[in-house]
Amino acid sequence: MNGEAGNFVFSNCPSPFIIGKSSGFTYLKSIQVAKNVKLPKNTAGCDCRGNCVDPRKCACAKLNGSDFPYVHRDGGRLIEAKDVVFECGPSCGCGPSCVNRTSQRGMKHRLEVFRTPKKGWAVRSWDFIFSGSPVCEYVGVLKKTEDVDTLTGNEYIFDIDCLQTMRGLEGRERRLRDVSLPNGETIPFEESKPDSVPEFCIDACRSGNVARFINHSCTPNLFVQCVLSSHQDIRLARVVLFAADNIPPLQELTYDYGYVLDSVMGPDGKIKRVQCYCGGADCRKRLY
Ligand SMILES: C[S@@+](CC[C@H](N)C(=O)[O-])C[C@H]1O[C@@H](n2cnc3c(N)ncnc32)[C@H](O)[C@@H]1O
Repeated sequence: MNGEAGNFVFSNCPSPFIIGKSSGFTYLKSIQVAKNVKLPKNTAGCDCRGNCVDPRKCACAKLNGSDFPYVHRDGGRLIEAKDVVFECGPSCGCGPSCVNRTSQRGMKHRLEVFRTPKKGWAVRSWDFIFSGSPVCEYVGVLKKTEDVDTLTGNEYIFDIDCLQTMRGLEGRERRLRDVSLPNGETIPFEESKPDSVPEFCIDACRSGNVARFINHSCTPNLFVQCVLSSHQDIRLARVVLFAADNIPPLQELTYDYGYVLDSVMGPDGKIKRVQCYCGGADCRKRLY
């Protein structure tokens, strides 16, 4: 990379392509939790058996507005982007094939990491992806944001900011209203302004999965969906990327990183600017 790839520079993150123990990179199937982060206890689930079918009876469906967020078609598709999707979890009575566990069944598309001329590595699928299908979870080490060293150029940090994700839906589904949580608590929209730094993040620098290679686009074909399955703390939600459209094989997979322009500072305290090479007709020209 080093200049050759536009504005993409090597960070201190190890290369996952060096095979062997010394590579310093670990492939993960599920999220790892840093020692000083405590996940909330599993919340009580639904008492359905087998598959959840009746949204009036299923306690998890009730959290989703008394409906199931997914349909069974094509291996499970999310009907529409939501503030948060409440899936069935470890305390639920239903089984693994329950439609309300759609994002928990692992990756079902054959994803390939490939090289781009200006953006470093990127990801595409060999298989057709139906709109609403889960593509992959952003996996890495769940950390406190304050514990992340931002000076080493780590480009694989995903801030868990479900409130911002809800707001950032912009054209797709902007919600200028208070955000309701299942415990009856309401977060006023004003309080959920993007200026506050999210408390937790997922660091995929040294351990992660293919999601760390997915680039930004101003006209993305994936979207970020916050998912809760074992607890109801949105600060620690799972981050799952879903298809925003039908995606033909070999089209690059991208999502909107959602940076507010001029919001990223370099180690010198000056605003950092990075050019966007997504190539979209409505490109904002800068990543941040
Ligand atoms: C999470 S990584 C994505 C994978 C990365 N391309 C790689 O080679 O590992 C994020 C970094 O990729 C680059 N990148 C992602 N999307 C880009 C875009 N639309 N234009 C320019 N660079 C991009 C930027 O350097 C960004 O900091």
